[in-house]
Amino acid sequence: MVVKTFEALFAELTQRAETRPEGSGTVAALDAGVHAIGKKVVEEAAEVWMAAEYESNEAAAEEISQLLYHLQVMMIAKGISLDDVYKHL
Ligand SMILES: N=c1c2ncn([C@@H]3O[C@H](COP(=O)(O)OP(=O)(O)OP(=O)(O)O)[C@@H](O)[C@H]3O)c2ncn1[C@@H]1O[C@H](COP(=O)(O)O)[C@@H](O)[C@H]1O
Repeated sequence: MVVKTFEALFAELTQRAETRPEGSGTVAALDAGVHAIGKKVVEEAAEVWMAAEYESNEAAAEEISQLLYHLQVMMIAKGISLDDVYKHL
């Protein structure tokens, strides 16, 4: 199994935004805008919380991956780079 890293996903999503392939959920999310993306971030964050409290670690890990995806979509929508975020870590 090839494991996708945070950086590799960001590069993939950045390319989706540039090439805008047919059927891309990322392109649809970017077109929906920051307000809609923000709602997905909050929704996925709540799902992380609920899964961590009441479900398995595997379920929580899946919700965390979805939250990271939506955070990356927000970064791309706003033109925020990985380094812009990393400098605050
Ligand atoms: N990793 C992800 C990823 N994680 C979460 N999601 C999206 O987030 C949603 C979260 O699922 P939920 O079931 O929690 O939410 P939902 O409310 O049922 O779903 P929606 O009604 O919002 O679609 C999924 O339906 C996807 O739309 C993702 N969408 C895409 N990716 C990856 O991003 C890359 C680009 O994807 P495309 O832009 O679609 O080509 C690919 O490598 C994908 O694997």
